[in-house]
Amino acid sequence: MNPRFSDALREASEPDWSAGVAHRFVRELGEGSVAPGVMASYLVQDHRFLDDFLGLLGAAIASADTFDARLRLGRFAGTIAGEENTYFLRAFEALGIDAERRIGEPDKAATRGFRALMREAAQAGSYPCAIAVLTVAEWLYLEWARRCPYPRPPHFLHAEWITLHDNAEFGEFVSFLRAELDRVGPSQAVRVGEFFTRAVRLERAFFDAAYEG
Ligand SMILES: Cc1ncc(CO)c(N)n1
Repeated sequence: MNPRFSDALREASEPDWSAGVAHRFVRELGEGSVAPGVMASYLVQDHRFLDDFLGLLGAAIASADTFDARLRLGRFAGTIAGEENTYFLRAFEALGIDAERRIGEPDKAATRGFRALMREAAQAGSYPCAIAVLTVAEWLYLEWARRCPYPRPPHFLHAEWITLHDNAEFGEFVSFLRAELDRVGPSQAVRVGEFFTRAVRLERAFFDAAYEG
């Protein structure tokens, strides 16, 4: 039997995929031992990521070929703009990060790269390309979060960042994204594969960047 299109893309993205899923950052997150400065840097940068990620979700909603896809993507956008954004605001408060730092700190290279990739995928107006990047971002996060040990670390900063990416609803959304990628990806296989591979490389670089500077 042929492997699923999404599995073939994941295979082709090695060794970056496995390096991302097993990264020092997520290992320390599971142990609750991420240094506050590292967590702060990661979250300031990831809040920027969220901005273009929502834009990409919007582009996927606009270019989707079914009503069902629009409903699922729309509900997920609501979770990101609601619950997940609220986590960021509480985290910034807990870490003593004021608006000046949140806004003033420059984008790191990996953040710039990821934001540019998401804008490129959004502007392509191609549902398969948008789905490729969304699938990497959510599937890779589900994979590392599922590997985090129990019990969850005591601090909400660590525990909730894991739980946001390891819960039944999120798992179902990733299953939907993969099924969409399998369904619409092969029609633009080369272009979709390039977006997928670039996104995986950037996920790894994004974790690396939390330890830089
Ligand atoms: C860099 C990055 N990739 C994926 C996710 C999951 O949405 C995230 N929050 N940040």
